Amino acid sequence: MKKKNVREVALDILLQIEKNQAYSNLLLNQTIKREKINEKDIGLLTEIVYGTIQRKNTLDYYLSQFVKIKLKKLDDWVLVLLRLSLYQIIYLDRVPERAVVHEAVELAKKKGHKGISAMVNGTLRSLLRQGVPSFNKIEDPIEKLAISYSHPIWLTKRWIDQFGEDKTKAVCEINCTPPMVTARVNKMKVRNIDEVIEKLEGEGVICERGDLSDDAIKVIKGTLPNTTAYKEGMVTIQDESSMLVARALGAMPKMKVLDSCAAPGGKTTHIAELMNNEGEICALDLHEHKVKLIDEQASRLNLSIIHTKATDSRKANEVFEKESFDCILVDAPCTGLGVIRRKPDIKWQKQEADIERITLIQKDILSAVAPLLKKGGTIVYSTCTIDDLENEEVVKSFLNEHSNFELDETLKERLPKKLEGLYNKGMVKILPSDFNTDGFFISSLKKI
Ligand SMILES: C[S@@+](CC[C@H](N)C(=O)[O-])C[C@H]1O[C@@H](n2cnc3c(N)ncnc32)[C@H](O)[C@@H]1O
Repeated sequence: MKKKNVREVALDILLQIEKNQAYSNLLLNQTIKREKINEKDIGLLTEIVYGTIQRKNTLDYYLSQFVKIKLKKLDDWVLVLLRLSLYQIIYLDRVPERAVVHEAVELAKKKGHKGISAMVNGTLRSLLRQGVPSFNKIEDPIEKLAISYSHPIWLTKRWIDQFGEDKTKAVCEINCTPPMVTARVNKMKVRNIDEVIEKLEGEGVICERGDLSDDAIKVIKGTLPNTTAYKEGMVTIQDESSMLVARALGAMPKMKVLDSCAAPGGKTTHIAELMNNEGEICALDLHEHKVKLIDEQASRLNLSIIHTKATDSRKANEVFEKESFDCILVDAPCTGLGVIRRKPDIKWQKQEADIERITLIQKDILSAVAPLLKKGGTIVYSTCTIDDLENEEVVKSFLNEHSNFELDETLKERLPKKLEGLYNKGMVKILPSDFNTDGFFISSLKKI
């Protein structure tokens, strides 16, 4: 059978995401392996898939000005083909416009009939002739922001209510750009960050120091997992804001730590590094297969103090003794609304009800682990969502029900000075637009 070209593979992936709510990152990785996509094409495929999902709302607005029937009435594959072609025409300089139209028409012929390929040809050519339509026709300001920065209207409205219009615009704008690749340097193996930057350069990976976290390097060019520095455990891929969580916990060597939602182990392994691999970390996660990922990372990094267990943290009090941990991390399951850049399908798949639903689990986990903490110890509650309901409101509700806990304002002392101005007592929220990182929420709760 003839090998599919990049656009056809992109069309298949996007169609599956649209129809089956598949996760873009997982599907993309599986497809790259299965279709044996070569190195050169991986970049283009990734860019087309992520970019088309990111800009879906904007692309549909443009298309609706040229397609004579309602977009909803088009076959799914035709709409997806138009979107991905338009994405390339508008946002990708390196792909010639004519080639995009030609390939779209050929794909339409292959999958449909003459009428469809003529419609695809006509739509794309009209757009090329007349140029991209303006958003001025959209009267409602929230709708205008949502469409021009490609986010759902409900989410845009929710963020405007929570952060104001300027911050919402900045978040939506940065959410449409590709994320940085950053890595955490293992301070147990590397004394000076510049050493590892030099070593990586020798292996063809160009990096520079991170902007926010002292532990971070930014990858400017190259693929980190192929390097010996990575294989030898000198670096771990992690976002800069996510690196702040282990610092916030302040675990010291010889302590006993509980990481209640630990897979795939990014923060567990960071905590172990900061503890100099001395003490004990009990790392839990709901699923056996996910727990294995923590073990793999611990073994790559040579960390022996991490003990994993597949357990529902809501039942952690059946497994561990009361007041037996010095500190506890609850890096809770969340809607992921702070990592839309990495997983753009999140913004189209999540609904307002999902936010409310997940807060019940977040509150249950916090309440279940609270009795396991020693007096004077702290729980760090963190998420990679920026929504108030999953963050400040969960903390507020926890504190209302647990009078033996208070917000720990010493959190500031463990985090970079650059975060000054973002604190709300013992809580800090980082928007993706603040430092070009993932959006994150970190809070510290002290048992008194
Ligand atoms: C945000 S992720 C954790 C990321 C991890 N801390 C890291 O840094 O790599 C949340 C994790 O919580 C797990 N989870 C969800 N519900 C859980 C529960 N009731 N008990 C334990 N783990 C749970 C999920 O499987 C998921 O791996």
